[in-house]
Amino acid sequence: MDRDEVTTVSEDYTPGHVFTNSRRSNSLGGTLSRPKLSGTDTPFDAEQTSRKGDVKLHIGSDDSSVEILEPIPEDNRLYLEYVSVNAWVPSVFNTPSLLPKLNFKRGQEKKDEQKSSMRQILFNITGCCRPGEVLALMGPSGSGKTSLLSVIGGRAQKMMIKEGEVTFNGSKLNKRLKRQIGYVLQDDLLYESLTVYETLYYAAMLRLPRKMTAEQKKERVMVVIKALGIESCKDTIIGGFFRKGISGGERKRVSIGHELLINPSIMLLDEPTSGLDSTTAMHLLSTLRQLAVGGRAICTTIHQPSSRLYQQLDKLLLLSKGHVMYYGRGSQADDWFDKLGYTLPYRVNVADFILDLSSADVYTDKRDGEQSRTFLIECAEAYSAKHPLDGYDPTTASTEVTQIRTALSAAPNSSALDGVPPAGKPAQPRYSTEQSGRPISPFQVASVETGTEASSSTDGEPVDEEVGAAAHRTLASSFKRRGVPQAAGNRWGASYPQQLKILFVRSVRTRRFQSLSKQDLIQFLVVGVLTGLFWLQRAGDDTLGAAQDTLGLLFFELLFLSFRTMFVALFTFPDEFKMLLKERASGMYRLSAFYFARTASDLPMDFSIPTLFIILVYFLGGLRYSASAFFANYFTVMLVALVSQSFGLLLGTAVMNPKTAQTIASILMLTFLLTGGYFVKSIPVWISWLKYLSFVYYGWGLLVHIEYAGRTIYSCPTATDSANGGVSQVNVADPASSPQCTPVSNLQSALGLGQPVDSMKWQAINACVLLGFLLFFRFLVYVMLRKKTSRV
Ligand SMILES: Nc1ncnc2c1ncn2[C@@H]1O[C@H](COP(=O)(O)OP(=O)(O)OP(=O)(O)O)[C@@H](O)[C@H]1O
Repeated sequence: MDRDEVTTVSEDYTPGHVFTNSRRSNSLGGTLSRPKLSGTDTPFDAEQTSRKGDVKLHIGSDDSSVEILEPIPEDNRLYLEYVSVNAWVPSVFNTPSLLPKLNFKRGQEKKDEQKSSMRQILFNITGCCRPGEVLALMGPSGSGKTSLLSVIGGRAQKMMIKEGEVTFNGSKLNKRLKRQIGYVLQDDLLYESLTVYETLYYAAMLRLPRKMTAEQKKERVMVVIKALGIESCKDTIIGGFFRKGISGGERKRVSIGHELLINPSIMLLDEPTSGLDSTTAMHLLSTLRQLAVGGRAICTTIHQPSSRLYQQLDKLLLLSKGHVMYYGRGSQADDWFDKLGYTLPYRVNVADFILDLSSADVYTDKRDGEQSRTFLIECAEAYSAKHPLDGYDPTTASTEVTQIRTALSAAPNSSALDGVPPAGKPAQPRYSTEQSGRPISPFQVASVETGTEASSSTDGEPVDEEVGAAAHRTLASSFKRRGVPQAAGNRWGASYPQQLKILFVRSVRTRRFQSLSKQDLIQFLVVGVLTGLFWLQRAGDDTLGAAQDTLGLLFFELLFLSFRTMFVALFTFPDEFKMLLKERASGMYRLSAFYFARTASDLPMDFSIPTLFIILVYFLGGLRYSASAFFANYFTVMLVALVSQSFGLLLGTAVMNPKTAQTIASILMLTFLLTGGYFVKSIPVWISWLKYLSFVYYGWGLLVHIEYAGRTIYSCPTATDSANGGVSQVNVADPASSPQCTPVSNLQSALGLGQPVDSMKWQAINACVLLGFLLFFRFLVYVMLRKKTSRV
């Protein structure tokens, strides 16, 4: 028996509990108003005690006034309403085709055609979440909780077709509104190499309003860290698959903290408690409750709540295969099902029971699991048709529910099997649904004791059922009249230069384990030394044979760096794309700021160790011994590497799949390499234009110019000629002094080059084309990124 079960049993059924109404003020500017109903109503900070002799037990924290964040001002509160939400996803997996499918139909016609081949996953879902409320979306796996939350938060997948209306204070979701929403994804998207504090610090610097000072922003970070109980790991890295960091539960809390920082008016959370032990989950839910008390609307999906956790929820939307099975106060769910003939059995956690119902795992002697599920959904739909937003209210709707039950039991779908035990099922139901002799459920105890149900309130703003449907409508229309609060100040938390600076520093830190890594250093040193030794001082000779060899050295120097930077760049944006989407959806920064900062942060890393390689190759190979030649060679190689990197970024961004991008990159790079001028001297005319697309062609042209412009190269007899006794030995170090050597008059044709070596015009063209390539590719990358993130 786990702790929850112990708690449930002892709290619910131990006689002698004292039930009181408590109303405590807290430091959030609101009041924690929880009329205590019974031993079951156990907020984490409840002063619930049981005595056995001298032992006094307190369940949960004893601090009821935890300061979290300042309450949301009345005018800034948001009322969420979602009406008739339907959604479809592809029913079969379609292999991505190379050619786009042409469909000339437009608008609704196109949508209808697409829908016919898709699977509906959400069916006509309607409800609302008021400030001060915690609305839980519950249901078995695959019931559509995440999909519904993503539609509400405007983060639905591109491939999903959705219908219905989601409004906040009566207005549709827009970019400005999105910034006021805290959205916690199911998968925690965090930078693995940052510490917990750094993660929240950079987010605070980017997201919090400019009017706050840096000190205040840091303070906010610490407040959130404390509220979420992650002080002990604040300097630990987030970690990932290869490097262990904080635990899964701590990760979840950091993700929540990331959203809490902005003190959002509304929070949407996808499985915030998954992976947490029940006590931690309980604390987290209590924190969310406190946030709700401060005037926020909290909408969260929840998988398998413990009984204590369940009681922290105000409203519940129970989903079953995309259909609503129950909508109303969590504390009245058992009453609803009870009225429909599905009574909560003795000693069963209500959350478990309703999840079993929605999984079609409860059958009676009249209906099997699936029939029970269908019947309950039909009842919920019938009720919702009359009370779409109010949810179940036993004070006014008891007789209505009974009528629905009777009507639907008589309907052919549901009632045909009434009285007939389902085939293949034991006559004995899994749960007892007998009313007689059943101990009174916790919630019924509440009704008996207090004549009311659990409720919470915003600052003096009642949200419980006593306001009734009419009061709810008044409240809803008052929010709608008020409209969406206008965010004061600037659209972006940080100014543009600040965004650049913060993103640059963050980007460098996120790669703290990659940059200047030992492997990179060793790779460049080994390849540099080997290359230098293979061509040892060969370039220093002024003979034609040495010049031909040196062309190979220059080509290799160029290629090694270009290939490397390009293949690294292929991964840059695909790796960060999800994070980019998430942060852009939260309006953290401008895309251009991210783009410039991210690519600039690559430069120190990509060009520090390669410099070592160039120095080694240059001096070991004996290339032209002058400062101007060295720096010209260095900047040319770096320029080509930058072009190559931009090309890699472009491919990676366009494809967003590193594997596909690698395949395309290999083909293109091989083409560029072969047309670069070194390997194939005379390309057939009809295909020779390809070389003009090759940045290697222009880069290599420049390097050859730097090395040989104005230099006299001699054609001397080869070593083979000498061995045959045709000529005497040649002094290769000084061929000018050897009578057998003659100066080469046309180096271009002697070396089989595509460009004249001494032509300044050609060198200017090479440099300009490379710069043009660089700017063009970088611009395209930005356009591509903007396009890919345009749905944000
Ligand atoms: N892109 C997609 N392609 C095909 N089916 C999808 C897609 N996205 C969601 N679905 C389907 O939609 C249904 C609802 O999925 P959803 O993730 O919303 O469920 P869930 O209740 O959140 O589940 P869990 O609790 O396991 O996260 C599932 O049957 C799922 O397979």
